[in-house]
Amino acid sequence: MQEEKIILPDSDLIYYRDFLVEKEAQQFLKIFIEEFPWRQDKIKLFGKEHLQPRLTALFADNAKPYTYSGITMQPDEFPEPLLKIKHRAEEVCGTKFTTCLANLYRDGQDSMGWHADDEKELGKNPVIASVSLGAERMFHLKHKQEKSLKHKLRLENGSLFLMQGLTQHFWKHQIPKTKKVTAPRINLTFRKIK
Ligand SMILES: O=C(O)CCC(=O)C(=O)O
Ligand SMILES: [Fe+2]
Repeated sequence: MQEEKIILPDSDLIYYRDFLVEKEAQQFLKIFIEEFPWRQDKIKLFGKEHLQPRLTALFADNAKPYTYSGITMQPDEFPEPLLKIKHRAEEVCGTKFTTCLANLYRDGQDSMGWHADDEKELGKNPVIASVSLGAERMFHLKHKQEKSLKHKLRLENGSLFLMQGLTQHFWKHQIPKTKKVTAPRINLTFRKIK
């Protein structure tokens, strides 16, 4: 598979454009939109409660709860089609994953704010494999200390974006809102929870 290294300081990033065949990725999108147990959690921002601007679902091969942004989620078992993608991601990344956090961006008004995936449960240098299905969205990166360091990339249908090494220590990422996108996107982030 063709791999494209993204060269930024204090990071280890690889983009695999053709991780899934486009048509297959669209089929997975349709199945997952219909069949995943989607939920919309509340988050507290500056003391005020809001609904998260996206839907989420959590899957794991164990029953350990996962807490991120102050939300604790109890995982479901991996459904068969998701296991297929997990195994393929494990082959490409050369590591095993325990957990998949799925995000459904219903359209361009759904988003994810600036954060790093640096929860303790993920271990020191987490390997995060992020598979994109459906509408193409922009992914922004910014360095935590060096404010002039920024990067943007397009996450295409069927792609896998791998973040590992020091990346989560030094960089934050976000999926911004956009008026241009009216179609849904699912992002599958495979993680290893210790
Ligand atoms: O939707 C994406 O590509 C990013 C998702 C993400 O950053 C996360 O789940 O932590
Ligand atoms: Fe993230």
